[in-house]
Amino acid sequence: MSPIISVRGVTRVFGTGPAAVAGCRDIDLDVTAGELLVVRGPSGAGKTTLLTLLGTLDRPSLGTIVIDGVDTTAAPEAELVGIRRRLLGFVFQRFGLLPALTAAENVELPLRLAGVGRDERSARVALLLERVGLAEHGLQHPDELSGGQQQRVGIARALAAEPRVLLADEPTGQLDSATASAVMDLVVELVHENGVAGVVTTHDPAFMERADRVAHLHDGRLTPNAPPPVAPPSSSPSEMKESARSAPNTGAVMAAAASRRSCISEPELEPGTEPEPEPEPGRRSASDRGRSARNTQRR
Ligand SMILES: Nc1ncnc2c1ncn2[C@@H]1O[C@H](COP(=O)(O)OP(=O)(O)OP(=O)(O)O)[C@@H](O)[C@H]1O
Repeated sequence: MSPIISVRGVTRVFGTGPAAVAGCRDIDLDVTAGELLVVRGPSGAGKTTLLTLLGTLDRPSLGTIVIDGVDTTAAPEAELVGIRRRLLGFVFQRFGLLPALTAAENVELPLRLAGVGRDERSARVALLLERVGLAEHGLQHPDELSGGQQQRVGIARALAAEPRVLLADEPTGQLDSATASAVMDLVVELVHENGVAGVVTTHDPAFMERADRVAHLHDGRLTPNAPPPVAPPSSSPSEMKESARSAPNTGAVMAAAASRRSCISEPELEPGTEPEPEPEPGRRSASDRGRSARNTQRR
């Protein structure tokens, strides 16, 4: 199957001369439809840089990124807004919902931007809210919803315009472990069901266990033979919560990077030298996928 996302020789260098910093280097990466790729790596490894490039919110210094057959690195800036609306769905660590809008209106917004008619919008919003387990919550505002519910709204919104790619930067970073687990299962299910190419950055080993493939970034490079993720069986929910609280706010970094480059604003719903081979794919079996689906708990 040909990949939806194809990254070749991508390097992003910030600054010039002695102050230059490589956010990511020599990245080669493919993600196919219906596949969930989790990008892991320590703070500063380049996860947000890579996701921001995939989201067309920044351009690489070198290399190409082709999404659904479109070379996004060659597209003029004016086309990128259309590419983002048509091809990409974003999920943010801090949910990124518009507080003045209800859950249903937040989900509806990308459909409005895409020019979808009112009746179809209503029908699709109802289906999406039902799919994420929030059929009864459409009229509530974000501050009336729990963190997990808000992230479900964020996921429904990201999928509203039927994107080819779902990009999520630390989507469970603000959630307690039980809620994070339910949100992870939802992301996995939706990626598989909708046939989108999913790319998720995370520090959470539990998300890595649910991935079809894990890419390990270190110092901006994808490293081969990454060690397997270590599950935290002894972590109590409060420990997990604490670790989520202390996790770096990559969503904010991404949004800040985006706004620094004056590409996009949140209401637009789009969030900032030797090549090494991509890590060996460690695809999960159908039975593993089934287990994830069975474990799903809707809130
Ligand atoms: N706009 C920028 N200007 C200069 N340097 C940057 C910029 N964005 C990222 N960097 C640098 O690029 C490297 C990778 O940063 P990035 O934010 O992508 O890492 P990360 O893996 O997402 O980290 P975290 O998990 O802490 O969010 C870091 O050295 C960072 O300082």
